[in-house]
Amino acid sequence: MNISTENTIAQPVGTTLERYIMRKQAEFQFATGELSQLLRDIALAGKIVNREVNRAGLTSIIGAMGQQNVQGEAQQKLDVEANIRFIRALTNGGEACAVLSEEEDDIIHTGNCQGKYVVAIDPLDGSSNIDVNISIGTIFSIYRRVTPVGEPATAADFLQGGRRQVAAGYILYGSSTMLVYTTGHGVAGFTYEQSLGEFFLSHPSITIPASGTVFSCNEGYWFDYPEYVRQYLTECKRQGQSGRYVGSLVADYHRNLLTGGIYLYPPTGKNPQGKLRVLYEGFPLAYLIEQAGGRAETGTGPVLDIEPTDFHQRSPLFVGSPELVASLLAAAGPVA
Ligand SMILES: O=P(O)(O)OC[C@H]1O[C@](O)(COP(=O)(O)O)[C@@H](O)[C@@H]1O
Ligand SMILES: [Mg+2]
Ligand SMILES: [Mg+2]
Repeated sequence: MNISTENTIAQPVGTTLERYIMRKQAEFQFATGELSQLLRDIALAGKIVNREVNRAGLTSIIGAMGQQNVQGEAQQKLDVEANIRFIRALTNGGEACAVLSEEEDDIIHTGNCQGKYVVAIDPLDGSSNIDVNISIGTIFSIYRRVTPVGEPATAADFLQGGRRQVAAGYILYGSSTMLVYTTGHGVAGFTYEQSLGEFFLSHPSITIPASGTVFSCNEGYWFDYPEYVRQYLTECKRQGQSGRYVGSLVADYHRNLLTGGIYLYPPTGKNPQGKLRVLYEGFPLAYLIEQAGGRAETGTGPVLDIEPTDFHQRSPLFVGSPELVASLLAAAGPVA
């Protein structure tokens, strides 16, 4: 995978997402437009979910479904709604032959067997914050399929490994709604203008500050954390750094991407492998942070070097400014 943080051709703030995608596609002579269309489909679903998020309180799409997902977690109505919307948009768009969702046990075959791409997705990240009006998000990861076009996708298409992603990003439904993604040539951010129903380029080339003064983790698990994590956090506090933890990975990640900082989800007693899922949280956010000049580690190696074997496998995640992640790893000592 071509990991380069320089943008190809800079585009002006205010460019529409559509114009940006078309110009980017034009830079690659062999591009045939399918990935461009796939990105449009994701943006469309993001607009629809944004509408549902903004009116959830009025349309009773809040609260729990009274059922669990494959993770054994209580599904929120908006989890299910977002899942339906993204799968529908990817099915109707025609470019994705299959989808792997946090909310589904197995691969969802879209019927687009001619589609060259597969998409792994966390339709609604930050589920515990849905009903209390705190920022939530969507995370996506795109691979070019390795199985023959015309045949159904298989697990192999999704278990290629993080460095085989061709695009990844997230949508943050916050004080403003943003789409942030990479296709391997830097990171761009788009802000949604509700009244026009359009994403506009607001952050042409995002790079994370090398260091920062923010750490994001759930200190409720303090006594579960490995000793090196406690040592690192104690030093952060000794330096007077700020603890900022929203409880929505996308929100904490996005703030740290712009201001500098580190997000930590270490192993805990409840989740000895960490809570976050590799295929639709760790890999896409690791790919994007490396494109922005940052680092994403598990504590025993780069997240992107994980060799996935299961759709919903989990791993610890330490992601953010490279100097902060390096300091954490120094506390960890030689790779276990
Ligand atoms: O409540 P905890 O254990 O601190 O976990 C919070 C983390 O879990 C998550 O909600 C997991 O994502 P989902 O909401 O998609 O399951 C992250 O967004 C968040 O950072
Ligand atoms: Mg999530
Ligand atoms: Mg989720």
